[in-house]
Amino acid sequence: MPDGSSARAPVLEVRGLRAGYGTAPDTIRDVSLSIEPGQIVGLVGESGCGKSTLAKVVLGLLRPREGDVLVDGRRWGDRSSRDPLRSCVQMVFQDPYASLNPKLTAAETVADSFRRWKGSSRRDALDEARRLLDRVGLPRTAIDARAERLSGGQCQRVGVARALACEPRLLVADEPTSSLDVSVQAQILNLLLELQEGMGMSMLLISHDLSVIRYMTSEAMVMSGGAVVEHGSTAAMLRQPRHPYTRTLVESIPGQVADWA
Ligand SMILES: Nc1ncnc2c1ncn2[C@@H]1O[C@H](COP(=O)(O)OP(=O)(O)OP(=O)(O)O)[C@@H](O)[C@H]1O
Repeated sequence: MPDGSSARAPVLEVRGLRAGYGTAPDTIRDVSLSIEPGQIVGLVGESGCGKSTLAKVVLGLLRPREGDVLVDGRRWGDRSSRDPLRSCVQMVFQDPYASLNPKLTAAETVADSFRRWKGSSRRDALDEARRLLDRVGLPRTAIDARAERLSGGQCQRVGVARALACEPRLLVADEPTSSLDVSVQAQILNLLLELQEGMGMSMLLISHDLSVIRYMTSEAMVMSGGAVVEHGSTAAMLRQPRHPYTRTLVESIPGQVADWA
C-alpha cells in the first residue's frame, strides 16, 4: 500500500455504531474501533455504560440501528445461524458456571462445539475436545467430570476451550476473570495471552478492572454514557488520562496507578 500500512484488513472494524433496545433511546452511539490481527484491545467503563451492548453487536446478537460491523473486511450483516462469520467471533463469559450446562462433562461441552462448527463425528469431536482441554490446562482428571463438579477456574478453561473449538479470528472476553478467585485470575489471563500468541487470535477484552487492561493490552478504549470518551495507548492513558471520566477511573485506584508509574 502506498502509505506503507499493512495490507491485511483489520479482524474487526466498527464504524459509527448506534445501538439500543426496543424503543428506548440509544444505549451506545458513535462507537468506532478497529482490531488488527493478533491484537488485544481493552474496553473499560462504568457499569451500564454499554460495554456488553457493544459486545452483543460485535457477536451479531443485537442488530445495530446505524453503522457497520466488518469482520475480516466482510459486513457482519446477515444474522443467519449458518453465516460462516458467526464462527469467526466467539465469546468467553463472565460467569463460567452459568455459561456451562452443569450436567455435561467438560469433554462433552467442548465436543458439542466441534460438532456444531466443524461437523465432526461424535467420536472425533470428543477426541478433539480432550486434546483442546489438555492444551488449555484442564487437569486430565477433570476432562470427563461434569461441569457442576469443576472449580470456577476449571469452568473458565472449559469456556475458553469451547470458544476456541471453531478457531475464531476474534475472541470477545467480557469480564472473563471478575467472578474468579484472585489466585485464579492471573492463570486465566495468562492462558488467554498464551493462546492469543500461539493462535494469532485477536481479542476484545472487556473489564472494569484497569489492572487487567494494563496487564493484557497495549491499546484500550474507555466508554462512558454509551460513547467512547478516550481511545489510544493503554500506558499513555493510564499515565496521563485526558478525559475527566478516565481521570476519575484512574484516580479511584491510586495504589495500582502508583505501582504502574
Ligand atoms: N436486553 C436489554 N433490554 C433493555 N435494556 C438493556 C438490555 N441489556 C442492557 N440494557 C440496558 O443497556 C444499558 C447498558 O447495559 P450494558 O449491559 O451494555 O452495560 P455494561 O457497560 O456492560 O454494564 P456492566 O459492566 O454492569 O455489565 C443499561 O442501562 C442496561 O440496563
